[in-house]
Amino acid sequence: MPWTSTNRIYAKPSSSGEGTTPVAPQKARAATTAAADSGGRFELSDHGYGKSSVKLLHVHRDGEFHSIREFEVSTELKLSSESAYIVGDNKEVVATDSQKNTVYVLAKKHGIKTPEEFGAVVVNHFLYTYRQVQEAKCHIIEYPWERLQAGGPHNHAFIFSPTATRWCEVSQTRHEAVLVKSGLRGLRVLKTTQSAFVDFVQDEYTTLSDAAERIFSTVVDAEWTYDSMRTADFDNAWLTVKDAILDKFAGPADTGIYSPSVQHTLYQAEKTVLEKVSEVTWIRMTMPNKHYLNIDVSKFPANVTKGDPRHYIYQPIDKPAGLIYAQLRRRPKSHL
Ligand SMILES: O=c1[nH]c(=O)c2[nH]c(=O)[nH]c2[nH]1
Repeated sequence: MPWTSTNRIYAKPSSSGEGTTPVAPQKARAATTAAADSGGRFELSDHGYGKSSVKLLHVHRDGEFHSIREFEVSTELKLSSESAYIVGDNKEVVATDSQKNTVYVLAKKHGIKTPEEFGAVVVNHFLYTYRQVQEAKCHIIEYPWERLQAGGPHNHAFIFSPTATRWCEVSQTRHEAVLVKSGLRGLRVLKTTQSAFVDFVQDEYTTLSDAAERIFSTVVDAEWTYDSMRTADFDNAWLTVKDAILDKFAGPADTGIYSPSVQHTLYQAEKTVLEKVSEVTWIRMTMPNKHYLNIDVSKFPANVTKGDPRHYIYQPIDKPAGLIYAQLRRRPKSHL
């Protein structure tokens, strides 16, 4: 049966059935470890292995009308056995080459509706095909292709539009629900007015003046998780986050929206996401304050700089940048 988000993505696996045979008991693992390290001086405190950046293009041909999505998929497995590390026994190792093949095979078999749902297909496959897999993770980056507009939407041509990169990470531990985290990276924006920063601490360390008017530029990173008991419309959620960030940064086309600080603009965007997408449990955003400094032209002789008063010149500063972040979550419902 083909995978669909509605029938399986958040299905908590039952403790009986395919692939749920109990894993090697702790004692047996400890014995193997002890044999390889007779002094018992060390223990593996973490391990995992997988294939990184398996690139694939998914083309869906619906008659003349074709759709594409391009991805970079990374897989990671954590085995219940430590033998491959401790004693060099590969019996339980699902080769990273096989993990790569699995990504291609599952994409061919199920298609890719959204990266989040495909990630769930991948982690489910590893957990329920190999009983030695204790935990599976799948990280997916999507390349930002958009349908080309040629008077109207083109049937089969696309344009690379790197406004922001979409990614997700799907993970599942045996007998637990699928966890889905999604993200947006590198959304770079700038506005030339409607931004201020005033009334901050003034003391012997302060040289910055109040700015009632300044350039505001940032490169937004955001990540958020979904309530694991509910199925979300992942494409719609991602677009809603992107739109909320742009809306709270830019505001209406003619008047804009006032920003008293990066902090407040960031909070407004996060609040909008939690209001609009009920399946999102929390969202974390980072907004570096990419500084553009006023050039003090008063230092030059007036006759040198005199010209059209509509020209303003700023100095873009690469580093340092202010680093501003916040995570907003829903308060637990009160039982009163
Ligand atoms: O929006 C801002 N928040 C700050 O905390 C800060 N600090 C600073 O130097 N400039 C700014 N701008």
